[in-house]
Amino acid sequence: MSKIPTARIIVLSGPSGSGKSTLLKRLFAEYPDTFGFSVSHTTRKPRAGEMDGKDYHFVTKEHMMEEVSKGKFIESATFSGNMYGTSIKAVKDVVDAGKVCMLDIDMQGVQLVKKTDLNPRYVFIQPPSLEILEQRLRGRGSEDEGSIQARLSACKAELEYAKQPGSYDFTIVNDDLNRAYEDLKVAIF
Ligand SMILES: Nc1ncnc2c1ncn2[C@@H]1O[C@H](COP(=O)(O)OP(=O)(O)OP(=O)(O)O)[C@@H](O)[C@H]1O
Repeated sequence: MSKIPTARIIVLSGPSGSGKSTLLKRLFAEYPDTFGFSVSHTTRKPRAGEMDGKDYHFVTKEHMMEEVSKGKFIESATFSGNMYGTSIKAVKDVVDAGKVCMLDIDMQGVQLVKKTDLNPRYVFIQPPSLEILEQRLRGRGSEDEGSIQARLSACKAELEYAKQPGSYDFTIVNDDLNRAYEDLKVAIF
């Protein structure tokens, strides 16, 4: 069944391990044609088979730094010497193509989006508790000890921010996955 979301841009945020990817996977499986992701910019060289404008917008460091300084990016970061980021235009392009743009970003990203004219719906995915979050991060098996501790400590700041009035339009506690998924659909549609 096709359904039209009530917002054109949806920001999904929440601590690492709270279940954003798990919920998004379900949503895309159920509604394969509704949502799109923005194409990020990067200053790294394209790998074999990667297409400019599809996998990434491949740009020079000079160009990207200039665009970032002009406020044209929602978020940007440097990983192993290369810049990566999401431009405001890349998000608008998804909407212009008739899709709902889904942004999976952290708390800093949320604060930056609020400074733009994108006017998305903000949804926070909250873990049931720090203990359960820790269990899930360990269960995922993707992180070493240092990375787990860093994520747990970042989670505290994320929870504090989410408690502030006006930070998010919806908060979904991801305890039971099926219920959380139903709540997500209520938040979006
Ligand atoms: N409701 C749930 N009950 C039990 N396990 C869950 C639930 N939701 C997610 N998980 C599990 O918790 C782990 C973390 O979930 P997921 O990878 O979706 O988090 P994330 O928010 O996308 O994290 P990151 O920001 O690091 O990408 C995964 O192993 C996932 O299978």
